Amino acid sequence: MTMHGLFISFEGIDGAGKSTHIAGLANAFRAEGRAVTLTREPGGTPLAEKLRAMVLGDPMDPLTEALLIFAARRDHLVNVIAPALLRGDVVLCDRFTDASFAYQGAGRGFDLNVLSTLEQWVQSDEGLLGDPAGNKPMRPEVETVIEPHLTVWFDLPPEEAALRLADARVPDKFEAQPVEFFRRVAQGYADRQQGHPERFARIAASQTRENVWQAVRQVIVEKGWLEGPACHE
Ligand SMILES: Nc1ncnc2c1ncn2[C@@H]1O[C@H](COP(=O)(O)OP(=O)(O)O)[C@@H](O)[C@H]1O
Ligand SMILES: Cc1cn([C@H]2C[C@H](O)[C@@H](COP(=O)(O)OP(=O)(O)O)O2)c(=O)[nH]c1=O
Repeated sequence: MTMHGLFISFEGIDGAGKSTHIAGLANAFRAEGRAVTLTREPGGTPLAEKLRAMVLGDPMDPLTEALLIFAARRDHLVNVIAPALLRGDVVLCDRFTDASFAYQGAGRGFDLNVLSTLEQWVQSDEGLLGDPAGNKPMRPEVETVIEPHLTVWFDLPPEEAALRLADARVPDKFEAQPVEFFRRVAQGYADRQQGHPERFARIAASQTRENVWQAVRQVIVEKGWLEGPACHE
């Protein structure tokens, strides 16, 4: 049994414009007959959503925060992402592990080596590859670490993101951080892209919504994953 679905994550600092385009992309895939699982991190399962509320609402030390986020990620992988990939769905995930490296690592200064270890443990496919009836786990020859096939990174200067968010919503724990925090987070994403150039697609997110949408769609079309004419929603 292989995971023959498509796993795409969306990243960027708060206010970069991710959420604006994820639903449009889901519609574009559905219009071409693909089943889509639309999900987000932290969250995506009842347990992970509870952990999300704690992480975004309560002050805590960086290790506690990282452990809760990766615990939520494991639950999400086990219960939503891996089953969807096994079914052959397109999984569109609003943030994944790159956000942990950008926010906890670069933003909060948490140890990147510990994050790498958590990434290896939590995203191991061990225990995730069940048979179709969900019975005994079938072990592959070589254990692999599940990660997105593509990460669409909305790159926007922190000052512009702050202007966009000023009136848009009540800030959560991270959104309330000063612009210097988001400069570090943005650098964290840039570093992550350098480490994984084949997986990352950078989108210049300062453009108009329509141009950003065309750029996002173009990336997916170039991968050969979407064909149809451009249309939003
Ligand atoms: N290209 C754009 N230009 C100007 N404003 C935008 C653009 N894209 C999104 N916005 C607005 O910026 C705010 C943040 O967008 P959102 O998609 O919620 O960002 P994110 O999900 O990355 O935090 C929203 O008010 C949204 O309407
Ligand atoms: C996935 C993830 C998110 N986050 C943060 C980034 C965001 O500020 C917050 C929630 O992300 P997001 O869902 O993008 O928030 P919203 O829907 O309000 O735009 O969680 C981390 O700090 N680490 C992580 O690993």
